[in-house]
Amino acid sequence: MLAGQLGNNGTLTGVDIARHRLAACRTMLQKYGLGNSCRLFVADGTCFDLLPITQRTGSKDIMPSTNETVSEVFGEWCSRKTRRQKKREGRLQKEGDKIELLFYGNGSGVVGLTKNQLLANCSMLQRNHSADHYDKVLVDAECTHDGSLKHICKYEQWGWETLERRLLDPERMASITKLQLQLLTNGFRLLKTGGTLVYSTCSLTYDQNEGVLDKFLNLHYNAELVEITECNRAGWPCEDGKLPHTLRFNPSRSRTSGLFIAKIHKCQ
Ligand SMILES: C[S@@+](CC[C@H](N)C(=O)[O-])C[C@H]1O[C@@H](n2cnc3c(N)ncnc32)[C@H](O)[C@@H]1O
Repeated sequence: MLAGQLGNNGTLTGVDIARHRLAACRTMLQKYGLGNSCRLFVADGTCFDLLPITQRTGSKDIMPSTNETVSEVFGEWCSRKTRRQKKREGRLQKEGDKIELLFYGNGSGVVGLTKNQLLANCSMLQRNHSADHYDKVLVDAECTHDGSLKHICKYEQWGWETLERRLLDPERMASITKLQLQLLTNGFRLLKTGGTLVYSTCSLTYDQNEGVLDKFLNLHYNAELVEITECNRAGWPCEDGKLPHTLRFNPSRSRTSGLFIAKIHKCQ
């Protein structure tokens, strides 16, 4: 599916704050031979601001910094690293850096750039050239996982009071919905005009889904919920959410892990 979406020229950028989650993702990309045009960053999705690398933001437009040397150019990524490579990567990844490049394929646009060149396109985001933003963004947000029966079963071992603390505590709920709104807002900022964003969670609570979207839509006049046409075409086993065009997968009726999805179009 990913390969089909990327076609010949597309690239994919993955972001997660947890290194181990991205490392698992890297393993999957490599297992299915999909890594060539992908790059993965350990970073905070609420403020991540690297644009995709395109012809326009490639090495022609980004000036190398004068104190960078040829040895600081990203070479071909490989899992087994020599001591020299590790040392070089240590130099590239300085203490306190907020963004760590965990993986990049040969066709991801990273090879041949220096780190400064790679990071330079953040400033372009500020200048708001919408055409250079992402065509599609998926915000698969952190949530309480209450729709996932497999996850709920883990509380047999963890203790049901842990479920109460994690799921029913108002402070925890407020902080998670705040995080979801921030992830959604930043994902939308990175999206080009005319592009689409999918917001999903594996929670079935109103607050983490329609509640977050409601707040988001009130703040973004240029965001519009749109129909997920694949649903009718493929006969997905889901039900309507409480906002137009949103979908809910009830675990018992759909025989899937519980899921909420919404598709948002970025208008002019
Ligand atoms: C539902 S999971 C996404 C799973 C992912 N789509 C996958 O298939 O592996 C939510 C993810 O959000 C990540 N996360 C939590 N807070 C974050 C933040 N501030 N920035 C980026 N990622 C964050 C968590 O580490 C977790 O992996």
